[in-house]
Amino acid sequence: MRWVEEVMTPLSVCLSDTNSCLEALQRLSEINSSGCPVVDKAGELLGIVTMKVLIERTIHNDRSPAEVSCLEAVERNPVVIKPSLRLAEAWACQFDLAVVIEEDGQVVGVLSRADLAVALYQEAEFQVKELEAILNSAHNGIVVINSDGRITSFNNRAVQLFTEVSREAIGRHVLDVVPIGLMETLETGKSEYSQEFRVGQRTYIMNRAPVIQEGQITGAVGVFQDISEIKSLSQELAAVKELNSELNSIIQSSTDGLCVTDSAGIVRRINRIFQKVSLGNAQDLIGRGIQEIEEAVYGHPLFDLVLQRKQPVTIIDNKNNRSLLVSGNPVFDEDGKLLQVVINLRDMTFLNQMQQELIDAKRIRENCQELSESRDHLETGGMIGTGPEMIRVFELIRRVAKVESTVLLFGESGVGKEGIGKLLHTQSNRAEGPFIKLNCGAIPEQLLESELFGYEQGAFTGARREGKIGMFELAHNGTLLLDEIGDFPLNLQPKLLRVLQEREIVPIGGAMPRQINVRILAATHKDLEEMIRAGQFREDLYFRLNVVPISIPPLRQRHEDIIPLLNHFRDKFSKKYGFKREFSPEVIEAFLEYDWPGNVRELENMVERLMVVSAGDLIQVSQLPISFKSSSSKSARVSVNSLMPLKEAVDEVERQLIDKALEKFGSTYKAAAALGVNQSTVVRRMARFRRTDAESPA
Ligand SMILES: Nc1ncnc2c1ncn2[C@@H]1O[C@H](COP(=O)(O)OP(=O)(O)OP(=O)(O)O)[C@@H](O)[C@H]1O
Repeated sequence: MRWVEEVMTPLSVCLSDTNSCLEALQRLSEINSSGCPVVDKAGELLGIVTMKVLIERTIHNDRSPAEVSCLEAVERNPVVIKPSLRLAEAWACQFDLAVVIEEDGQVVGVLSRADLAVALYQEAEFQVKELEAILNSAHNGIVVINSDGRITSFNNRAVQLFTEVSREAIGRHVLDVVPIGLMETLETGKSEYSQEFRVGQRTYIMNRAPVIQEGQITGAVGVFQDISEIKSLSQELAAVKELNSELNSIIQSSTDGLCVTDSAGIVRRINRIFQKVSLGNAQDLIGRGIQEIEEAVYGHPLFDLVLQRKQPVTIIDNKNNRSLLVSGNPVFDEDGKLLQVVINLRDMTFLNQMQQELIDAKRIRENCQELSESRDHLETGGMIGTGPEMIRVFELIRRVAKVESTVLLFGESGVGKEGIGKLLHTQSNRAEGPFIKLNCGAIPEQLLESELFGYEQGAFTGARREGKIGMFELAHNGTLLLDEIGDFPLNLQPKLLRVLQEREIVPIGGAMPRQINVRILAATHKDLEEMIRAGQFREDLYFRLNVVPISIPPLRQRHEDIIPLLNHFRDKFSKKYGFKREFSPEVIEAFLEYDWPGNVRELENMVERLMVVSAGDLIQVSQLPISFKSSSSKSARVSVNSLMPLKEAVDEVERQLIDKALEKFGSTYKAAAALGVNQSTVVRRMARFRRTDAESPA
């Protein structure tokens, strides 16, 4: 902005009323001005003389200009302006030549309208340049149109943003250049802000405003900005924010304590669990050094260790009845520079307790199981029986044990009569008393009487001097099992009957009966009724003994017991011999198929034998005795079950025939005779089969 004093023609001296027109003309040409103020002697402004008026007066005057006073050419009341007036204000005053006078009335210069116009033009030009510079230096694109819609301004940024538009935009219609809605602004005259629009791949935001002059819309301005980057940045920011909040939720929802530090160990993030364990709140902890927190919480310089080792470090801190598992994990950038350390803290106290409780519970369960197993064992006294037959026997024993009745146990040899008898004793009220078994068949008749009843001093020649207490007395308050009762001598049977009836005995050579409190059990594998018929056993004794008959089925009738018995004896002998052996499925199958004429005793002996003689840990079918194999085959038929080379099949048939013959006749001679070959052939073949068995893989 400029002022009058900058553009006026300054005057140090004015014309005075004494000056002639000639002098005035000279002065004007000296100061190169079109006019000059005239003052009186007191310095008061009289008016103004201009070149034009001076020339006119000179031309139309007969007198010489030197004789004509300049007062004759003075224009009175000239326009007076102040030097501090703005040019635009001066322009508003109507003058061709104005006198410039200071506040104090001193004339300081003149200003012609032409000079004023030139100055104003220069000022306008400067302002245009200034505006242009401003527009071009603006970060935003600016487009200005006139009332016709033609572009009057299109700044550099606009050119950059609309690269396809050149500078030639100026003068073109805005719709041909940038369709940014300026024509609407022209029509409505309304300003609009933050309008988004897209051109190609880019997004812009724009403010539009009308240009209004003297109430008329004379144009419109659009200022716009490319927000594509901002938009993608803000989208990225939103994604980052979302990620951040997701991360926060993850960190906060972790059941472990989590703390993230920067590479200097300053806490940047921390979750509630970590805060709880650290007894602090996030505000206090964030920004603090992890070392002091570590000192207070778990007392180990974990962060420093991670820094030293540059790898995860885990420590366990057990103190104050608390167990903390803390691990520090370094996080590196692509260049291997440490960025963060993530510290994970798990309070193991509860877990350890749980684990301990679990171990305790397991131990208790195992104990209970052991207890219940040993109770079951106790209830059957180590006797195995899972099938209905044996369960019935066990139940009967349980009931009979509570009473004093005599029990007669029937069953083939080796079925477990003695074991059952003992079980009865242990379940009875006499369990604390003695259990005595006497095998009646194994003791000669003469001895049996003294064994059973005892004898007094010197009762017979050869008797011990002090006498002998018999089994009945030895079994006092307990149980006496008379095994093999079928072999009990007929002539002693009345004496036994008496004992059963009277519950007293008279030792050999004694006179006085002695009271006995013994529960009598008897066992036999013989058919006593048949013996009674044959006169070998007394019927009355039989009835006395057979108060409660209990029959124990042979093993071949209770297949379901075979595997439990096999396992029972395997465990028993494993313990006895200190090694562990298993039976192959084929052996178990053979056991199941076998008839077990010797019952449980035979099975027990077989298991012991196989376990002792077997070289490997797995007992194979090849280790079974030949007789066992042949008799265990379901059908006694000689057969070959699968396709095999003829020679092998012939060998197999030969082997089966020899086995069968040996089993049937018991000697190689008889077998050879039955098979129609020499005995030496049978022996040779047997030797060959044994070799083959030994060579075949176990
Ligand atoms: N059910 C069973 N559970 C475990 N072992 C058994 C069972 N039955 C029999 N035994 C065992 O088999 C062997 C023979 O049993 P036990 O002597 O009781 O038979 P037994 O019928 O009395 O024979 P015997 O008539 O020849 O006297 C013993 O070692 C015994 O422990």
